[in-house]
Amino acid sequence: MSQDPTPFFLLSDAPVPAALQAWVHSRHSLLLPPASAGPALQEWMRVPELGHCWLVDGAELDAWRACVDALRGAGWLENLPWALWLPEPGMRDGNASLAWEQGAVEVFDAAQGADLVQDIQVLLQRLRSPHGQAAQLRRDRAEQKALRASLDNLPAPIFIKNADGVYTEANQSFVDFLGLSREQIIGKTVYDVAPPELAAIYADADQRLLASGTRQIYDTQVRWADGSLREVTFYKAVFHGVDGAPAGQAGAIFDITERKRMERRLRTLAETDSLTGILNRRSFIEQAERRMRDALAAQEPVTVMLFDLDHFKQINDLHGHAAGDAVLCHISSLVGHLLRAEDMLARMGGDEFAIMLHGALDGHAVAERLPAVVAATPMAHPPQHVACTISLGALVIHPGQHSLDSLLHQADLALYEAKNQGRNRSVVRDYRLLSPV
Ligand SMILES: Nc1nc2c(ncn2[C@@H]2O[C@H](COP(=O)(O)OP(=O)(O)OP(=O)(O)O)[C@@H](O)[C@H]2O)c(=O)[nH]1
Repeated sequence: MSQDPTPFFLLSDAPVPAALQAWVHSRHSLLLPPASAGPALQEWMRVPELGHCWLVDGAELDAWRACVDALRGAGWLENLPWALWLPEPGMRDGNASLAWEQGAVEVFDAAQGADLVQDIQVLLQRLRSPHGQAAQLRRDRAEQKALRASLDNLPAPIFIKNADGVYTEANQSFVDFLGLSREQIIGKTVYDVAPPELAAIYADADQRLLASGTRQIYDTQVRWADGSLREVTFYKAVFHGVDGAPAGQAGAIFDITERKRMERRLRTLAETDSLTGILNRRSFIEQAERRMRDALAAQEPVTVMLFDLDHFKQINDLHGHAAGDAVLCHISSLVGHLLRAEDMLARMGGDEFAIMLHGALDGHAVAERLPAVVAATPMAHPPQHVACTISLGALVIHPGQHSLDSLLHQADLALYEAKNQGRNRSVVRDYRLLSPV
């Protein structure tokens, strides 16, 4: 066996250019058909001077993967810069990206023809240079490995795509997110990893991002490979090549499902009366202001009502505070069922409730009806029933400039008039009559 400092071996059963064959032999290196790769490789691995360049046939992916595994198993890959020769044009991109991923020093293209021999010689010289480019390459590779390990430890899916939208990097979380292997992602585009209709949207967004040369941050929903639908924030940023042109984009996906759930829960808690589950005073005021503005801008009247239980204190005193609570729930549920989904019902505090609904006629009808329905529907409280009545003040508001505050005040006055008139009744006022604008 030769002691040439730079032997290498070439795996190929594709046609090898005659010039390359001659050159391989002149370097006392081997030409190995993939079928014999296993034993031949073992033979070669006994040669301590096995050099700097390893060439394989891109068409024989499985064979060279087996070789890579064997070299890695023997601890050789760490110290052995190697190269990939790609004689199959159709396989070039996929194999090249795999070769780079495995740490290839160079990827040659058979289409280079006669120049190939020269290119390989240049590579071998470079690797043998006194400045130890091979050592530098090893350091670079170690850094790459550390970077990959760090990325893989991050819980957020992270990816890098080149300017053509081809994935060049994907951490473990991104692999898990898509439910594909890294080989099924690297070297592929979004059309290979997402359903066609979504892929087109993503590709379009990528193009716009690249054209803008900036960054995008947006919230959306995505389905994880495990089937769960998650709310996420996408962070994508364009990076530029040495020529200053956009060279690709790096992206990270942050799962914000839990935060959104907490936000919704807090919002519900902040907007809801904890006893009855209906709107509380604060959210009634907020939403009613908005609804009133919209209705009046559309030249539609709205009706605001305030009602409160008659002699509620006696119910508490007679049946206990818990029964009083149950009565408040009973009333809110009873009244809620009499209203339409778009009407608003709120507990303003204590035993006082508010309603807002669109229209004057509906408002009159509901206001007239509520006291009778409540009086006729006592709450079951075994072994007896607890009856109660309400007094209600209602105000029909016509288009004009009114503040909700002053309207609630007017409704309050109407409510107290209902109490003064003997309770269990409604007093309905037409605000236009009270205060023309
Ligand atoms: N059970 C229960 N009682 C409450 C709650 N909030 C307020 N109350 C009671 O509701 C009663 C309200 O009484 P008032 O509105 O002053 O008077 P009323 O007895 O209803 O008499 P009128 O309104 O004049 O008909 C008070 O006794 C409060 O203690 C609550 O959350 N649960």
